[in-house]
Amino acid sequence: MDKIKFDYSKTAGFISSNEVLYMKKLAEDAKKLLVDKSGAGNDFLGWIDLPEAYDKEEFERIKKAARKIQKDSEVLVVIGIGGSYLGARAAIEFLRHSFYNNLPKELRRTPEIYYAGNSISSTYLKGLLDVIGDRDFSVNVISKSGTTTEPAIAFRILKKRLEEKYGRKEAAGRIYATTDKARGALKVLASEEGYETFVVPDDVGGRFSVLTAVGLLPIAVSGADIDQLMAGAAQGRKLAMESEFEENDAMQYAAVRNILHRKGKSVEVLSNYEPFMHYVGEWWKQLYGESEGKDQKGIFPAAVDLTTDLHSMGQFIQDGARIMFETVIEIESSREELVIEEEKVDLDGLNYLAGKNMEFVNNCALNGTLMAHTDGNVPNLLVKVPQQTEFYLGELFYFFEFAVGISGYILGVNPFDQPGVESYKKNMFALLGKPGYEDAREELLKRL
Ligand SMILES: O=P(O)(O)OC[C@H]1O[C@](O)(CO)[C@@H](O)[C@@H]1O
Repeated sequence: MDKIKFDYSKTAGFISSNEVLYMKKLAEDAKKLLVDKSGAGNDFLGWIDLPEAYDKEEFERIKKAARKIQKDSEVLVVIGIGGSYLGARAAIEFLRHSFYNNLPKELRRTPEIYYAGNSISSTYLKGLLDVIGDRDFSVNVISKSGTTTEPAIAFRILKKRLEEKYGRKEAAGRIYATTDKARGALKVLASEEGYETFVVPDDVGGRFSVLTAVGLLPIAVSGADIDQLMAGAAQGRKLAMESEFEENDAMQYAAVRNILHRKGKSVEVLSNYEPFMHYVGEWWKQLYGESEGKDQKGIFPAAVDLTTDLHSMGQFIQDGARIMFETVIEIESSREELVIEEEKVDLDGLNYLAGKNMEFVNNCALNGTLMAHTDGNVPNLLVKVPQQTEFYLGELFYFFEFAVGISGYILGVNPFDQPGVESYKKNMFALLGKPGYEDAREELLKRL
């Protein structure tokens, strides 16, 4: 079996082998903290063993629920935000058809899947209700805390629509709640109404939860193979846990990005050359942003879709402030092939590509850009993904999770908390007039 590979050979002009040797020691120390569970945030390390030690009974229940939803629903609405949203969407967009929701039913055979509760836009939610129309639908509401405002509002509205359409009892059979096993408003409501529930384990934070029911139920509904996803993650875990630094791609990635950070690179741009990777970039941004951006420290994670963004952000990456390095994700072999054909009259001047497939062109764009950006003083790192499959996506998820644990410890932060996200919530609650926030409200109103 092939594997995810990290390649930093193109950074030769930016970092030396001595620096890697020095950082190797720090990466090894960080790995020890992670694996011994003796570092900051060690009560949130359940994700480390998940690919092997997941709840097998729940896993079967997830598959059963997915089959029921596939049978009785034309639409599934997945309600959640942040880590309770991005992993599922990243996986479904990576694994399924690029136009999944628009495919004719007989080609897709699984429900259309839409997302809600990831903004507070009434325009978006009203639009979604229009799309559902009077078709049969189910809802998977996902919230670890059970109290996050965005998904709670969306759930209230969609629950009402379900209850109007099916009555309270049948509606309850179409609601699947993924939440804490014992606490929180959603858990209480689910117990009262009799919803089927799935668990976000206590020791797995939202952004590390894609391989729990949080990601697995929507991914299974889409028809993707969750056994293969877990098998790939298990390969990622074995390689990350057992290999020495020289063979350990996740450790090397963590080490190299910290070397570059210490040389003044404060932004990491994750680049992809496939539209199906867009939400993997969004998932990665939360994973790295929430894990490392604290205590006035961290590398700012940004993501671009190429070649699309070469025609917008490309100028800045090539030529703007030299504050960044780039991590390019390369899919080594494309799932689909389209050959460029010869035309009698070569008006667009493309006949020199006749007989070549688009993957070849995309690959030349990737390599050409990589060298141009390197020449423009942007160090380029490569993460190579063998194929667009469940197995390698599972491995990629684990690779990035393990690397951020090590990287955060090298940086000297707790990679497993997110104290900063509370500030906007406090202000919003005060402005909304939530009971208990009266003093803060007075202060804020003066400043408006
Ligand atoms: O699953 P919950 O508790 O609704 O939280 C969703 C997201 O909100 C955050 O807590 C940030 O507000 C993220 O860390 C998390 O992924």
